[in-house]
Amino acid sequence: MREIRSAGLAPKAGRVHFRRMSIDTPLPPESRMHDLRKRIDALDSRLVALLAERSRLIDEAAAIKLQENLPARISTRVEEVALNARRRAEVEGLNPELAERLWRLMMEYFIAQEDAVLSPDP
Ligand SMILES: O=C(O)C(=O)C[C@]1(C(=O)O)C=C[C@H](O)C=C1
Repeated sequence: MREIRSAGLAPKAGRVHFRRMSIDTPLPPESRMHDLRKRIDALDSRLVALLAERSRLIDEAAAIKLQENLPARISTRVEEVALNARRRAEVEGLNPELAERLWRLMMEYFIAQEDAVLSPDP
């Protein structure tokens, strides 16, 4: 969607408000969004580092499962992890639906990562 609505003057303070602008619209240089985006980018980079750490734990899980003859997907555990994510989200003030969906998606990728070790293509 490339919707553009021109900036309008807010009635009260006479400040310019930009609403529903397209994502490729540059921010005004004085926008407080520049600083906020730096904080978002810094946080994203920590999230990626944590996910990379999780991925290394999954490599360890795959090695153990290979030795102990366990499958990549253990459905009861998948449900437990999804429920943990929901509950943590509720405590932390994150939408639990979002947490559950993200965790289920993430686990599908990690199950595939384990499967690549446990059932490699011939
Ligand atoms: O707990 C396991 O069995 C894992 O391998 C970890 C993990 C996960 O990503 O959290 C991955 C695969 C599923 O079987 C369940 C959970």
